Amino acid sequence: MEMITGGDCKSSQQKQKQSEQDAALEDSLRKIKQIFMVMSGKGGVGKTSVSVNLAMALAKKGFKVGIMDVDIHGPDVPRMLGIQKEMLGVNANRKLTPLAYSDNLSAVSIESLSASKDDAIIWRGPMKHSVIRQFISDVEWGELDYLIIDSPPGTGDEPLSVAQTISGAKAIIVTTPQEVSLADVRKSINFCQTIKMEIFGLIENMSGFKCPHCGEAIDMFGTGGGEKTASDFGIHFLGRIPFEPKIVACGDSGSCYQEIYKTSPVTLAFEAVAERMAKLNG
Ligand SMILES: Nc1ncnc2c1ncn2[C@@H]1O[C@H](COP(=O)(O)OP(=O)(O)OP(=O)(O)O)[C@@H](O)[C@H]1O
Repeated sequence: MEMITGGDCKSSQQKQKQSEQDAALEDSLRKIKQIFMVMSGKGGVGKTSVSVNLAMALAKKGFKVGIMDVDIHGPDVPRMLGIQKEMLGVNANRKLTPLAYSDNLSAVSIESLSASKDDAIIWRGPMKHSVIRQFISDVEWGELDYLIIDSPPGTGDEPLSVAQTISGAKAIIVTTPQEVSLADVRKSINFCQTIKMEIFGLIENMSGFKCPHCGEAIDMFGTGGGEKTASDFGIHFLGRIPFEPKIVACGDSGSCYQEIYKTSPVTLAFEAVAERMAKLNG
């Protein structure tokens, strides 16, 4: 009898905790107007660069923006924002406070929780799911116009967890122009259709390169494939971001590209994508 009572008691405590967590999740989600998950079928196409620069461009337009880094194994968002030395805080309500890049741009990343930045993170699917949930429910995001979620490449645990946790999240797919990337885009589109996640649009990154010496335009990986794929699948084409070696240098040195190159073609291209997103959101 005692054992049964004890078991019942524990399970009711667990139920109570679960319902508190569900309520906290709902409360956080209610305050966020638009949630976009930036994804790609293939690694290294520039998802994190796009997430960070898009968030910055939206913040420059005056929107309140958060970036959630769910690339658990390779979290790069804090470094690309140049705030890699900051750590997440805890407020009086025992919620995590995001890293503040500016008054209207904040970020949360596993990187800002780990004691050693070089530790490899080895987590199984259910643990990742729990972290992604907590990154919404246990973080004091406050009122946001946009939450941009940077996910790892492919169609694994993380994008699935985002879809399961945040029913209104929409996908932004990043690709590079070459066919091998575009083939992976088609897999991402199928994934979104299978899990019933709305696809908001597609961005073609590393699209064309202007030689810094002679100014000649060179299509290293081709150009236009992203727009054609978007049109074939009936999804919005949000824009093209040129190839720019200084993005690499900024990422490597931990400085924010748009802060330094305020009027470069890449900065203008991100501003145009942000403008288009804002217009499409009405
Ligand atoms: N438009 C661009 N021009 C030049 N280099 C770029 C551009 N976009 C991204 N890069 C560089 O490409 C590399 C990969 O970018 P990034 O880390 O953003 O990609 P990712 O898709 O998030 O990678 P991962 O698959 O590891 O998650 C980085 O060195 C980054 O600086």
